[in-house]
Amino acid sequence: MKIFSAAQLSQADKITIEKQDITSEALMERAGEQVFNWLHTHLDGAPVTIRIFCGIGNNGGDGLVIGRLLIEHGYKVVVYVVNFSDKRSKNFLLNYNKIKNVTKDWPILMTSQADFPEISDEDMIVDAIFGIGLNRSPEGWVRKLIQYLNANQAFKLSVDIPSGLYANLPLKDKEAVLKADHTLTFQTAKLCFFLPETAPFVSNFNILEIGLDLDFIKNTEPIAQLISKPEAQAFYQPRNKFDHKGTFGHVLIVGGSYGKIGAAVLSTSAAFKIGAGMVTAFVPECGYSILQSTIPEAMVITDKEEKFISNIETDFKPSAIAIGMGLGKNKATVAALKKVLQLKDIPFVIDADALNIISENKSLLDFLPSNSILTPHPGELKRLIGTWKNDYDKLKKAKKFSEKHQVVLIIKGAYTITVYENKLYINTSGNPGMGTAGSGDALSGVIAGLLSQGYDPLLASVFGVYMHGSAGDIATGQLGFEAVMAGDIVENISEAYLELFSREEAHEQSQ
Ligand SMILES: NC(=O)C1=CN([C@@H]2O[C@H](COP(=O)(O)OP(=O)(O)OC[C@H]3O[C@@H](n4cnc5c(N)ncnc54)[C@H](O)[C@@H]3O)[C@@H](O)[C@H]2O)[C@@H](O)CC1
Ligand SMILES: [K+]
Repeated sequence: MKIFSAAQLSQADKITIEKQDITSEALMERAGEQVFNWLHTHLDGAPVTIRIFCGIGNNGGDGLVIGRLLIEHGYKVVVYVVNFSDKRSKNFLLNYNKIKNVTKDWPILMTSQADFPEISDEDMIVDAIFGIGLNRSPEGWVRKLIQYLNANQAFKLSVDIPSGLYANLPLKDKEAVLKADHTLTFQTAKLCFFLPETAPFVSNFNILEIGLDLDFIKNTEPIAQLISKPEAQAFYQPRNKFDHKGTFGHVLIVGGSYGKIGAAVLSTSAAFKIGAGMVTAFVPECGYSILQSTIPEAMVITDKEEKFISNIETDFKPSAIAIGMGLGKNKATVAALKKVLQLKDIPFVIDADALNIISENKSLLDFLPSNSILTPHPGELKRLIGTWKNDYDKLKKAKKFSEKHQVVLIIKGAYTITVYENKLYINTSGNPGMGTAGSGDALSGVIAGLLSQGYDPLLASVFGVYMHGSAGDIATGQLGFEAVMAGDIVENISEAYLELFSREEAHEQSQ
């Protein structure tokens, strides 16, 4: 699914109005109706007091539509106008009059802190103060109102976006954002929903279709792509009857050092589970029996050194190499990394200590084969691209890095973001149970296993991240967040594949 900027969305609104020959008021009615339907389905007539706080722009206009529809359906509703300015939008005013026709009374006008209402913990707050038209941080009594609502225990539902957040610009005042319990957003999710500094204000969200122009959606380059199950299904490359293990390639996992051989074990088994034909682990001498006894399917080559890797040589040409997991940073290992990066025509996944070595020896960046995949967590990323002022600055720097070095950058996190040149792919699978040692090693193995099966580097990254997250979701479903270990993620890669297929069958059946 595409993620559009605030500017693109308002352009989509205009084009929709023109092409569908409807008024902007009708589009607002559609949006408000969608929120009402969601609420009506969930509340099912419950006698809860719903307090709707409306700004004076179109987000406020949505709030007025929602209020009117709820009142017409017998809900107990109190509508407030957060009257921070006299510049009310046209559609706000139209709906302001319409709601009065229903209630026979004007909504409650708020103009200062003195107007803050008593709110009970059992009430529901609908936040329609600011939408994606926010152009500066809320100030004065409106900022205080947001804090007042945040301090309240009542359930908070934000319309389109939590008030105070910009759809795709950095947040300036963290104290002036409504902390929603749920957000109902129109047509597409907003970029701020997925970034670490702003996502906590959004909590859960649903996307409500409001029928924006399909041609615009189809033909407009988005600011990011959201990767969920339908996208992952489309990425999957089916096998053919006459394929054999040679078709699925031979992965070389290079990693492990004394005390960290498990990292190589996890990557190796993940590469197998995602479907590599053969996997060879290149480890220090001390890893030999560990690998052979834990993964009998794997082949093992050992370095001449007992505890670290000093020279990587194989008697075959790997179809993909993942390097860095548990590798350590011995001086000899640095030289070995430099040498192996000079191998031609082999796709690389570069992880963990290999990334740290590169950060400490920036000249190695020149040796990165183009289209290599780098998988840093935030700490490793900082060492690689420098510090950032905010999430957007981070993405800007990551794009620049990807373009300059011609690499795929996978920024690991709650919503892992794959950066390729100036494009962003935001993953939606995965959960906090995956914050466990070795989880990243599993990801490197997964991506290398996909590369070896012929997925191109971008696809292997985006699909691999999704599958890794999906396996983690299944593991968490079985074990609970706390008990998940990286091995459980690897174990459930098979389930992740099956789930992808089962959805596909269900989809076919429903057609
Ligand atoms: N344009 C359309 O046709 C549709 C718009 N929709 C709604 O419209 C919203 C966008 O509406 P608007 O563009 O009117 O903007 P908003 O309703 O987000 O409101 C902001 C209004 O307040 C002013 N403002 C911005 N920041 C401020 C601040 N910090 N302090 C005081 N005033 C501030 C702005 O000038 C603007 O008038 C969307 O989020 C969505 O909820 C939906 O009704 C769907 C259709
Ligand atoms: K809002």
